[in-house]
Amino acid sequence: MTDPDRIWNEASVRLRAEIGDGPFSSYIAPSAVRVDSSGQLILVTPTAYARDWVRKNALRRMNELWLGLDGLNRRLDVRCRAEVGSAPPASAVIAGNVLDATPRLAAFASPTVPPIADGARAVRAAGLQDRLTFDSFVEGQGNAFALAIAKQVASWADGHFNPVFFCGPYGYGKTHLLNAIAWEAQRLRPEAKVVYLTAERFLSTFVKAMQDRSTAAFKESLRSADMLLLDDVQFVGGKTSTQEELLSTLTALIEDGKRIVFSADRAPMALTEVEPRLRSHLAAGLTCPVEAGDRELKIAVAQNRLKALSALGVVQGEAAPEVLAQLVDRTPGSMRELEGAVNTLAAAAGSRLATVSVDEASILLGAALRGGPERRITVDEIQKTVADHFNLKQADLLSERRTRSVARPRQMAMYLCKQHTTRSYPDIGRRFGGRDHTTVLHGVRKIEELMAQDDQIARDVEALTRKLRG
Ligand SMILES: Nc1ncnc2c1ncn2[C@@H]1O[C@H](COP(=O)(O)OP(=O)(O)OP(=O)(O)O)[C@@H](O)[C@H]1O
Repeated sequence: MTDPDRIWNEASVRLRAEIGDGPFSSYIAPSAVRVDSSGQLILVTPTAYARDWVRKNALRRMNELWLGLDGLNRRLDVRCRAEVGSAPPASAVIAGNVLDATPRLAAFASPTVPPIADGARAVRAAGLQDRLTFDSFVEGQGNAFALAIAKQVASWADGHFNPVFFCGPYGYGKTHLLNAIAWEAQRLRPEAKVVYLTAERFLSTFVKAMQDRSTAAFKESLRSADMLLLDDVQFVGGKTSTQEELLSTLTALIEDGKRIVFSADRAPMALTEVEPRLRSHLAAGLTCPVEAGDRELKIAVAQNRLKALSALGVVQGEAAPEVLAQLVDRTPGSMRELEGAVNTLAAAAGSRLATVSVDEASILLGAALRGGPERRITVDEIQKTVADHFNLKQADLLSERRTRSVARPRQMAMYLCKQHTTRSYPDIGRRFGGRDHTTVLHGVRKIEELMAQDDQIARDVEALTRKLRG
């Protein structure tokens, strides 16, 4: 595929599923892709703030998606409208919001999910990623058991545990396994209704269904599933009504002999914000750990990714073993970070991959290999910095006060916690006077939305970020 229009459509659909509707509609939908006179692809954002947001939060992933779809090894850069002059010519522009013309791809954005006759499309509709299959999953120490169980679940084999619960640290393949199960299960039984969704989407769709008084349709759309896969279930913690809904869905599906698969960052019994009754249901089947990969597995994953990019024509040849080893040793973090570094190397080396030396790889990878974790920022530090910035007391941020002068800084502090710490929404809620995680989710989305529209908010967040980074 080389047509930027089609690539952008495809990449944006996936990006929307990954980053969520809020950030997507604030930053990506109002932007447009343009090809400049030298053939460079540029995403043009409406404001400088949106440009910085995209650069920090989405550009790398957009380039990964683009690389996977484009046969021409092109990279996407991002500029704001003021930098590129007036609106780009229509013929060269692919508007981000053309996506609105493809609502079927956002099945769970609507509480009244229509029954989808075509099974394969039903899976696709729920935001699965094409490349996350069993074929692209590398087996190694730490994930072999999980992989074997995942394959059993996907085969619809009788007599197995239900639900199956995959747990483990962030970025080591839980979502990959759930996607792979969904694809394989659907391939084996095209007529079955396989439903995959993230718990965050479950939650937001359910809340919207309650507001629209359309919970019956929502329930029906879930209860008619033959297999339900719910990713990142830790996010349902906190909200009682959502947990009750999940519990009754779970019970109904199990009673009907339907398959259920969950993933979370912890084992079910460690999900302390989940109500005990739901927790024990989650733990009633099989809990299956997906552990952090060792060096050998990481090297194999990097190799595998380069092979996939080679099949797409993005690179030619194989990287030298010492280049791969250096890439793995100097990329801190999970497989996710590793994949980012591999993509950067692939994009920079292209057809010269086989001849790249260790020194050259270091230069090509630049910032990606600079390594070393950033200074850790704590929730407490964020609360103190934000309170200080707005002449408030830290206790005000934790209090029940709802006046705008306190509520907005509180939301900003929550947003900064999500950006700069690895804490989950329920965790952040607890640190803000025991608030529910949906309040945190709402606060974070509100700030994201406001930053794209209100320069003062954007400047405050920027100033606070600078202070926190020191
Ligand atoms: N064993 C593996 N083989 C191939 N790719 C892998 C493997 N483990 C992880 N990856 C890749 O690493 C990236 C992160 O994995 P994934 O999104 O599945 O992590 P996760 O455990 O679900 O993280 P989170 O808890 O944040 O949702 C994905 O692109 C995935 O394809």
